[in-house]
Amino acid sequence: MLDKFGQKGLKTLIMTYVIEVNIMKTVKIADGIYWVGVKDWDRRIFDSLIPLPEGTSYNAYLVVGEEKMALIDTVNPGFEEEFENKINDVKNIGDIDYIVMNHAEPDHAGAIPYLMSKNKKALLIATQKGAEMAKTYYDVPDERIMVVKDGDTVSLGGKTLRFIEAPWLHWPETMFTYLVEDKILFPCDFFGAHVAKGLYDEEVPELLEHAQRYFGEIMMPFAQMAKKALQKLDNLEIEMIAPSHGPIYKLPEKILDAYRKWASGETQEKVLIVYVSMWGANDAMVRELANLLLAKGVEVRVHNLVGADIGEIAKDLVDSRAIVIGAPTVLAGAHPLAVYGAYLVKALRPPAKYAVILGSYGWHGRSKDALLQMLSGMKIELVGSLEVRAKPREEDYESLSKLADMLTKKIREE
Ligand SMILES: Cc1cc2nc3c(=O)[nH]c(=O)nc-3n(C[C@H](O)[C@H](O)[C@H](O)COP(=O)(O)O)c2cc1C
Repeated sequence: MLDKFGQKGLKTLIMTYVIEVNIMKTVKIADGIYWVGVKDWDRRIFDSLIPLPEGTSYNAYLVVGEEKMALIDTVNPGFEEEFENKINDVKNIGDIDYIVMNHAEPDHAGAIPYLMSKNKKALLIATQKGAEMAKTYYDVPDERIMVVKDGDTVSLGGKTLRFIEAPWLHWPETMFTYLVEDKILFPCDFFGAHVAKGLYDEEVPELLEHAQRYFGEIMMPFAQMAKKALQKLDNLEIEMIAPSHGPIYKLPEKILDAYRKWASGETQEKVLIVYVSMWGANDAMVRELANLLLAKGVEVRVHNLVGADIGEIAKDLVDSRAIVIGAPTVLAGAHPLAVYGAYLVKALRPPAKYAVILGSYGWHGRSKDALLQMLSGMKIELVGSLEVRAKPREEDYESLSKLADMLTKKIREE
């Protein structure tokens, strides 16, 4: 038996070991190019909204030229010292000449004030809009900002940074940085994935699933801008994609192909069902409809909004051709969780073409109309709806069967 002191000692030993294995060291990803990012293994929520079941990483890269040195992006606040140590492992933080801010969101730019307090000479490189944001978010003075436009280059000596404006991915100021000689693209959030493990794509076999989830959460509302950015990339030779979240792609074609598909709104014969039920009516309807669709060979995903992972909903929205929303009437409107779900579905601007609304009520049906109103303005065809009192009856099951037929026909007409 361990005494009190012994237990404490053992705990400290284990903690030290866990901390040590969790802190990944600086990694050289190509000649003169270093990953100096950090892993946030424990983060479980992003933007106070998006669950992160597998944590995330904030990737930053140090590019050392023959004459100058640039840092591409920084890290989330709270990791400044680890970040500084990583940079200092390669070169002195005070010797950095440029800090490239591809995106102003604090998970990539939040360490800028710290960096600039430790380094008195580096210029911050950003787009015009990025410069405004650097001033408002991080109080960066004008004289330390260098504004770049699409196609501008900065030579570090044997290494040339080329800037590619890629606005609205997913903020107005976003841009990509391309390292000409090494053919490496640093696109910040674009092509990102919230997953802490792995430095390279080959280490995370299910990486495209994380990437699809990330696309759904962050990029899908800006699919048109994503398409434009992808067109710009068509003219580039890319040997490696080094995003700001998740592993680096040594095989960029995989993620480029996936993004081309997702950004163009290519969908599958797939139905996403999101619903909530208090006393089983919607639950019964959803089960019936899901079984009917499955029996017809349609891919179905069901998410009960009680405890649903909205990241998974976002992921399924990326390639579902139809959406079904089901909710009971509560206090003369749709159940609040369905209001939340419908709001998210609309805000994420999925490419789905068809919708079905299911609802229930005790004395005066309102959920169906409330949901219809919420989804108005979406480019989506309502294939049908069904609202039942208290519970579905025989005729309602017949209606569900017809709805399943109609929905299947529609999604197969494509
Ligand atoms: C808290 C609460 C509020 C409700 N408010 C309404 C209402 O405003 N109007 C109505 O017609 N039914 C109302 N109902 C009844 C439900 O809509 C009805 O029982 C419905 O069949 C439940 O569907 P479910 O089994 O899928 O939960 C309410 C039920 C609860 C529990």
